[in-house]
Amino acid sequence: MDQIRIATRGSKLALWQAEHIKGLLQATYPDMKVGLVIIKTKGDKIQDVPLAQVGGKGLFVKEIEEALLDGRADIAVHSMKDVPTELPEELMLGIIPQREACEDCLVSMRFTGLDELPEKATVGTSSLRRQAQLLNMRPDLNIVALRGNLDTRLGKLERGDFDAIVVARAGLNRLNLSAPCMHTFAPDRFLPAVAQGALGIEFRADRSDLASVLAFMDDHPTRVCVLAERAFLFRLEGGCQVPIACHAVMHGSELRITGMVADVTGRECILRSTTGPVAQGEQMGRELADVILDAGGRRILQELYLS
Ligand SMILES: NCc1[nH]cc(CCC(=O)O)c1CC(=O)O
Repeated sequence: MDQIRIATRGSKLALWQAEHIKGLLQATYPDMKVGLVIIKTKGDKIQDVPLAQVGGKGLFVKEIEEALLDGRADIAVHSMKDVPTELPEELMLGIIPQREACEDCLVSMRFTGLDELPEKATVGTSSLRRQAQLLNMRPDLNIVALRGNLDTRLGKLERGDFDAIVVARAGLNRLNLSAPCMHTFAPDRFLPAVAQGALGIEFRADRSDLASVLAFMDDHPTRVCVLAERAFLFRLEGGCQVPIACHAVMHGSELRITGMVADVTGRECILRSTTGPVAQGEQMGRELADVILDAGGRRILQELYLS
């Protein structure tokens, strides 16, 4: 193989991620030509409408996948968090590189943590998962919608629209963004989204040539954790607009998975954990989802889908 075309969105974060993979490829195969194919998705064009109204699940991914299916590109680099649990049959997430930072981060111009925020402080996030966990710990907070790219969100914080915002630590790290106060939540105190901080490389299932060329980038522990988290989400049929969280950690031959379903007010957060052998990760993810459904998660999700 002498060239690889990488399909990516045009946002700074997406471009960083695609360039990162391009760099890894070129370091390993100095003679290979690696190019980026930038796709402008509907989700990038519509920034001010709630995601659920413009098509919700997989909004950023579908148009990238079309470029793989019609041969405009060979591989796509995604934030795994944004990739729906069901893929088109012809495609696969063939490579999952090492996850860097999975955590969420409270970012503020003045306040160093959640406990330091004043009564009724305004916190920006459009994630129902973040909203539920924030309100669970601090029911007084005023949660305000905040969409857009990471630098746009930080710009609004700097402008004084919010006392704090919550964003993914991985995004801040990748774009080298910072603010005066940044508190990174421990994942067991503030549960990340499924696959947060992980990248996924998608390509056509019939491209075994790509699978072997890219194999050096695959990270087994990350793959185990991300697949278990996605199995949890799949069982809950969760889109990106549902307060669902899951985080898995591998310790030797053991996997520990923690999952959560919450209501949007944060009054009810149903949190459960399980531990078992690495080889059963996906089954454990599904079973953990069932435990949470039976413990009240089913009722919460039904109420949410009806509203
Ligand atoms: N929802 C958008 C999105 N998709 C991936 C990341 C961050 C990087 C990652 O989690 O891999 C973000 C930003 C955020 O959640 O603050």
